[in-house]
Amino acid sequence: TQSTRPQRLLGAVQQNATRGDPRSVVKTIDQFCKHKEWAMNVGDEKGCILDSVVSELNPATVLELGTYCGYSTVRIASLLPPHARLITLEFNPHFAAVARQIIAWAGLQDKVLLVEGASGDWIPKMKEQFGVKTFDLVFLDHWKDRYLPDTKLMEECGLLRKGSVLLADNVVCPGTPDYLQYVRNSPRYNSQYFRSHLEYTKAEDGLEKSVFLG
Ligand SMILES: C[C@H](C[C@H]1O[C@@H](n2cnc3c(N)ncnc32)[C@H](O)[C@@H]1O)NC(=O)c1cc(-c2ccc(F)cc2)cc(O)c1O
Ligand SMILES: [Mg+2]
Repeated sequence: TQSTRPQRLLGAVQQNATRGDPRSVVKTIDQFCKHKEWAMNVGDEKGCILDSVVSELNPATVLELGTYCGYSTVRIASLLPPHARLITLEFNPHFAAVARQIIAWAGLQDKVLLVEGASGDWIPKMKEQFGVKTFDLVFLDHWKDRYLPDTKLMEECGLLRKGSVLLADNVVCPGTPDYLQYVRNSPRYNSQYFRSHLEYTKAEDGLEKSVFLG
């Protein structure tokens, strides 16, 4: 049977990356996407911005919306302190299966809880199901028209506290206009745009970092 792109990406990791070495997993995926097949990982340029936000924040609890193959999951989890936890939501079972194997190859399975399902269903259950109080950092990288409704849902469910950081991928390409308008005009957020490029291309894209003010 034909393989899928995520399966080919997983194969490249298993053949070229060192088990237990997150940086080699990240490097292998970036090489694959630059030289073999483009894939919708946040990539190395935006990934460095992601790394700096995570390192500066030193978060104890992180939520990622849209795991895909786990590239940004590995980048974030590799920077977390020992007892910190990352919950990542992915509703495509095939992508989730590949991501689990890539996260395990990096040796980060103890820091990461990958939940299969839709953000809209799981966000209201975070407290009761996983004992989460609030998230220090949320990385939004799922369907672009879900960024705004899910942000409002997180506010309503009390999952954000004063100082929680939302970091959103693709705010220019494919674009999240309603989300940008909201976080940039709401008095409840301090928002900042980090200009960059769409992963593995010269097209403009960027990350929007928005601090919740409570
Ligand atoms: C949406 C995807 C990422 C993943 O998110 C999961 N997902 C979705 N909605 C939910 C939910 N509601 N709950 C849980 N998981 C969820 C899905 O299954 C994908 O695996 N990301 C993108 O589509 C994406 C696309 C591009 C892109 C840019 C230029 C082009 F010409 C073509 C594509 C770049 C990027 O950087 C992306 O991130
Ligand atoms: Mg993205």
